[in-house]
Amino acid sequence: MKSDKISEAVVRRLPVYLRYLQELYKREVTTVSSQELGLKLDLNPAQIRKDLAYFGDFGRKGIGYDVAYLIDKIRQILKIDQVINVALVGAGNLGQALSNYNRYVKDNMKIVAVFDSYDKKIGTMINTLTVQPMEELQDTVKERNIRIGIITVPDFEAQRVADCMVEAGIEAILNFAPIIIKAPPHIRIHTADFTTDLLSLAYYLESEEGKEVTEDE
Ligand SMILES: NC(=O)c1ccc[n+]([C@@H]2O[C@H](COP(=O)([O-])OP(=O)(O)OC[C@H]3O[C@@H](n4cnc5c(N)ncnc54)[C@H](O)[C@@H]3O)[C@@H](O)[C@H]2O)c1
Repeated sequence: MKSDKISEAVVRRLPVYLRYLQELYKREVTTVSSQELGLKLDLNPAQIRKDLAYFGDFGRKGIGYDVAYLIDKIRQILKIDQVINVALVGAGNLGQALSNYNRYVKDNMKIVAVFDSYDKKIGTMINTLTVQPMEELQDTVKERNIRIGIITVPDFEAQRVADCMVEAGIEAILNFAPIIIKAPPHIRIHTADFTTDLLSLAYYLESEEGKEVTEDE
């Protein structure tokens, strides 16, 4: 690998490559070209070659990339060749849906603990996980070597939860609450926001005036 510092754009594209490569692997496809990857993922093949060449010479001219090898390499680069335990805080609508989904396991990432502050939620089960009180966060993070935290609490509680996560030793946070979380610089924070995606999508809708009205309307 040329450097430990990879641009964020590349880091964000790698999981996209990985997902498609895993699909190919399942279909027993053994090689893939950058053209095919580009077509399928709506990316420029030259960009893909550049992204992947950054980590070494994986492709072979005229043959393309070895799917299984590339999967292994990307998993290594993303550090998901090892198991990474995840904790989720906020066992509400979204938290339960994410915990139930928990298919990240095939990528070696798994929600292994769920926490909530509401006493009626504590002790209830989500799939195989028992919702734990916040007081147990610190010890559980240490005992289970949890490195990533997911926040699915209301916005006004999110910063407090993030602080608890940082104090417990969590290294990276995926925040679903619609606020900007502050944390020390060594803590990586990604914010997932489907509502802003939805809002910006509205811009692309045809305006009501421009829409053709049919006879029955
Ligand atoms: N990013 C997205 O795409 C997206 C989509 C939907 C919801 N959200 C956000 O996700 C969050 C959760 O939404 P929801 O609909 O699941 O809410 P919810 O009210 O159903 O669940 C929130 C849960 O957090 C718990 N909680 C509150 N304060 C806590 C604290 N200090 N410590 C631990 N647990 C605490 C509550 O007891 C509850 O179980 C909200 O901030 C919402 O805006 C984001």
